[in-house]
Amino acid sequence: MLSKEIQLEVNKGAMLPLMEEFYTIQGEGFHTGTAAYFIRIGGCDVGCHWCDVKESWNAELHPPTSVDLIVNNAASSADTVVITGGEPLTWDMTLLTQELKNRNLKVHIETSGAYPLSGTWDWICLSPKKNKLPTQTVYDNAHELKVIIYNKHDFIFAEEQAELVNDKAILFLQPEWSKKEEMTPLIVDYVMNNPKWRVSLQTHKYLNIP
Ligand SMILES: C[S@@+](CC[C@H](N)C(=O)[O-])C[C@H]1O[C@@H](n2cnc3c(N)ncnc32)[C@H](O)[C@@H]1O
Ligand SMILES: Nc1nc2[nH]cc(C(=O)O)c2c(=O)[nH]1
Ligand code: SF4
Ligand SMILES: [Mg+2]
Repeated sequence: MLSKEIQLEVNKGAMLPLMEEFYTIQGEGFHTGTAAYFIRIGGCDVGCHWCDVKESWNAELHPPTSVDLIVNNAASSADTVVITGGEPLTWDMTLLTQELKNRNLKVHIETSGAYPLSGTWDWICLSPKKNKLPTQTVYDNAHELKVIIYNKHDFIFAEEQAELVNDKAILFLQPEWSKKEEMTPLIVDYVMNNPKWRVSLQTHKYLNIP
């Protein structure tokens, strides 16, 4: 249990459960191949059975860390920061993103959209999940829609989600990692037949980087 004082700071978004931070190459989606400092915030109740960071789910395992400290670490390494998790929109992102913007950093988010949008973002990557669908504010503001393909039904889900997202969003299909041998050829065919979609791969896993 957190003390009352720390819980209040977390509620304000002045402290956040920090799981890890690392400077790497964005592996997925529109900004694939570009350097970015990743900040992974713990806490997620969406429960994707194939999630590749299940250790992030329980926020209590990750120490509440002040936004000032998180921002200082980020500002010394990079010009673009990616906030991920866990599900970052579990928390109020207002203060974190304001402070990162004050340091002239570009601020991106990886989100399922399961909670309403908070914070100021240069790029919003929405990766919707069937078990907890995105909120309207995230559909309206997403710059990219990245749907994970685990089975054939996910192509239908992808089309449904494309109807709901704003019409400027760039559309990606990304194979679920454990099903990539089976699903990647289907994605390739699908994109050739439906060229409004693009292929996204988890390239950092091929590069053996975080
Ligand atoms: C770990 S999630 C964290 C951010 C947020 N909770 C979300 O789901 O967007 C980061 C990205 O990894 C994707 N992802 C997670 N597990 C994956 C897997 N096994 N294969 C492919 N993509 C995966 C998610 O869909 C999301 O786009
Ligand atoms: N290199 C790299 N790129 C990523 N893009 C999205 C990631 C995430 O876990 O949110 C991720 C990640 O974990 N590593
Ligand atoms: S929403 Fe993101 S962090 Fe949460 S379980 Fe799904 S993939 Fe993992
Ligand atoms: Mg990842």
